[in-house]
Amino acid sequence: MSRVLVLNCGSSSLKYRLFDVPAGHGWNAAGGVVARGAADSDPARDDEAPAAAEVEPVVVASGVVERIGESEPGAPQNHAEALAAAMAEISLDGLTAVGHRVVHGGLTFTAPALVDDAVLAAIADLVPLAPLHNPANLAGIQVARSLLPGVPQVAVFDTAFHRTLSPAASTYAIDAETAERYGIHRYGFHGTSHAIVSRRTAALLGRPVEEVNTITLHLGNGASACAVEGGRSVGTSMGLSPLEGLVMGTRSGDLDPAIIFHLHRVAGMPLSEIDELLNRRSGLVGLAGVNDMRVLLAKRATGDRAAALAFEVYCRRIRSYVGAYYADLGRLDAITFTAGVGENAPAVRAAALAGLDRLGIVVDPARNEAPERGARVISPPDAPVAVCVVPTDEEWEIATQTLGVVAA
Ligand SMILES: Nc1ncnc2c1ncn2[C@@H]1O[C@H](COP(=O)(O)OP(=O)(O)O)[C@@H](O)[C@H]1O
Ligand SMILES: CC(=O)OP(=O)(O)O
Ligand SMILES: [Mg+2]
Repeated sequence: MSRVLVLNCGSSSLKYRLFDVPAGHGWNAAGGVVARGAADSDPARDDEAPAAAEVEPVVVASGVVERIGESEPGAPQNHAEALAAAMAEISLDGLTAVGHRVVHGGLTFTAPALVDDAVLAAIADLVPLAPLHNPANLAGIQVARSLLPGVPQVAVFDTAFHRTLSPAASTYAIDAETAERYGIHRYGFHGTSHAIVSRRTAALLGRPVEEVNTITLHLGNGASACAVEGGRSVGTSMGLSPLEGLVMGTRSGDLDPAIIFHLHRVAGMPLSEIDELLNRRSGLVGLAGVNDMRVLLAKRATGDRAAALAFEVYCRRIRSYVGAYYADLGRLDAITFTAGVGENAPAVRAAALAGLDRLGIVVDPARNEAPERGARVISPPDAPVAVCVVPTDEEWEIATQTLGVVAA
């Protein structure tokens, strides 16, 4: 039995999970969650609340705390405090390792890495490529290192799964020398999620992952699509940074780069403001004033036109990527929805794939709307493409990858 603490430090949240992993575990095994908790920016969310049967025994679930830095007196003000509070609550006896989600691994990291000073420096070097994410990830590693001296720390990168992209898929069509000098490249993100979800999709269909072509749609606060050919990422919608691709809670996703020049020249916006606009005030929040899909759907149901348009833009973007990746893959076996929106919003799943029946892509309304939670198929039994919902488990994937490094 190994005990692994997994930390996912986001820009405004800290999530942790403690797993007991039996010897000889397989990636498809359910994680033995001993404890979990979150400090998050959104007090309304409850999707991290453990299902009672899943958590055995519950040592602690510290629950949801309001925004780090804006919370009630006594609540954690930063990652160091949040982590110290979490660690004070849980039993870390016999801890084998700590696994950290690190969003940007650049081209440096093609696999998870045992943290040492050189790895920390390399992660810090990548901050300019992921200014929203890597600083928080780094803070988490530094705090865990100082609180748990002697316990191996492993960095697991969102980008690593996408290092199988071909040059044609990862190259931006700009001046080659400039791109080379400044690391302009499609790195891709959410790799641990696309990896575990594509494998679990193959398992759900009862087929070896090597034989299955899947489009995985990770729709959370951040959102990305991935074309997975036989278990390998061959295309993904996020690029140099997690800003490209699908419409997200607060990020624009794809846009004409000339919009940036236009805002700078004509509106006189400094680049820092455009950066903030596209990363934090765009996407659903920019179009309809809310970043939470639950709230957006509720507003849309009351006839709110901005919410209706935001929903259409969001779903249309997904459909366009499905079409593009279907063309890239040539043969498509499955489309899988995952993460907060993908797992819980049947309206999004139905609208995103509407009108694709000529491509063999059909969502069965009753299956789609059934209040199930586990991995499931929501297309009709005889459909050429299996449309699936598969809960993601980035933390479990990080735990197993972490053990892989420590055991090696
Ligand atoms: N029942 C639900 N219906 C629609 N959307 C939901 C539901 N539950 C969660 N969500 C959406 O999922 C989003 C968070 O997804 P999640 O994968 O947990 O995000 P993160 O990227 O922070 O890990 C929330 O912003 C919310 O919009
Ligand atoms: C990379 C990324 O977008 O991560 P998140 O979905 O956690 O914001
Ligand atoms: Mg996420």
